[in-house]
Amino acid sequence: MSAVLVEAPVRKSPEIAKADIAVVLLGTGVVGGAFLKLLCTPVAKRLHLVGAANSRKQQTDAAQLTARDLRERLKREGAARDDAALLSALDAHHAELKVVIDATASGELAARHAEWLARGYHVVTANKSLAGGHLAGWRALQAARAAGGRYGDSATVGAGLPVLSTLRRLCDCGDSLLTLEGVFSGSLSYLFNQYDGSRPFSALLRDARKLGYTEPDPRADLSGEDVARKLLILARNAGFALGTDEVVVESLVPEALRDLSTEAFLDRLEELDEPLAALHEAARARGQVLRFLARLNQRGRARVGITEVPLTHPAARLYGTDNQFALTTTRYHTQPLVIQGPGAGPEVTAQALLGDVLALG
Ligand SMILES: NC(=O)C1=CN([C@@H]2O[C@H](COP(=O)(O)OP(=O)(O)OC[C@H]3O[C@@H](n4cnc5c(N)ncnc54)[C@H](OP(=O)(O)O)[C@@H]3O)[C@@H](O)[C@H]2O)C=CC1
Ligand SMILES: N[C@@H](CC=O)C(=O)O
Repeated sequence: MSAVLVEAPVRKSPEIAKADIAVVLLGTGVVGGAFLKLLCTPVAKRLHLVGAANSRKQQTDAAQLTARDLRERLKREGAARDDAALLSALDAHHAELKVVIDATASGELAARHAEWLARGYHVVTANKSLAGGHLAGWRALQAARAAGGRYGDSATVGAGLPVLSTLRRLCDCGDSLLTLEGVFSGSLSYLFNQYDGSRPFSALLRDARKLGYTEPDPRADLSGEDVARKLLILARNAGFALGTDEVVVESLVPEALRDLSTEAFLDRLEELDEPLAALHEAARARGQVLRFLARLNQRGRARVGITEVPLTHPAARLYGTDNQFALTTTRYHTQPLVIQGPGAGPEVTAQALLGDVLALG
């Protein structure tokens, strides 16, 4: 029997017209760039881009904002960075919902999320620095949310895999997280799923960077910092008030490469090769493979780092950028609830941002 192609079911729009949404986009890199592409698709027709910025320039001119080469233009023209002017552009728009989208890795911008929420803007973010940073920032964020601010954070864990939404739903039903374990980094998953010693680790890292999987500075991935942030976001959402100093983090970045500029670090990636080859060889000799795992135990002890696992371990059977989140809860206690799938990349992450924006109303 031959396969029959069917058309996607037509979703009936509800009677009530959905609200227009005015949007400011901070960050036009890998994720921000993919989001700009999604803005041109029919599902985004009620979104109105009123401002966009990179680290140095910004644009609020309507004609410029619709230019296909907006990202390139922003690199050479536009006004100097000024958050106040971007917020004014949101204020001036007729849309009922006004959203700041943070597609940067800037700690400085993340530190403003709670203030923006308190001022009545919604925030949708791929930036994990606030929710996964210092506990004081997390608490300020919870206070702003409790006061009515809506915070779209799906992209911060698993690049939009339904992890945070699932965890919150379980908790809303009175379930409690007991333990959490898995592979929370798309780039480290990509690296260790492929690394068999035949190509230098540094070459694979260069590939991961080109594909848009790594953080702007890949040391944020290799140091375990990005994984620790995701672990903190999940743990805090489940009620564990963990501080950043309560996660044991095992870094893969040698001492000599820790204090360099990003550019200087990228020039010296080959220095990662020898230590990683030695770890790989030692694991191989024991019939094991390397995986960068995150773990939270029942007593709230958290650790992220490189671990040797047997070939039968669930984390040994991942592909590409797969993330894996195994949640043991009061009700999922015999077998964990496992969420798995691609955990990095421009399209999936931008889609997570779009989904959070559309969910605002
Ligand atoms: N890549 C991925 O797969 C995923 C990424 N994320 C998160 O998304 C965020 C962005 O990642 P990615 O797109 O890969 O990174 P990129 O380095 O590609 O892009 C970062 C962008 O942020 C801009 N930027 C930095 N500081 C500021 C600032 N103060 N104001 C405005 N813009 C600023 C940069 O400007 P300039 O161009 O001038 O440097 C650049 O355009 C990170 O927080 C990351 O953790 C989350 C899930 C998955
Ligand atoms: N650099 C991150 C991107 C998503 O958060 C990762 O590798 O997982």
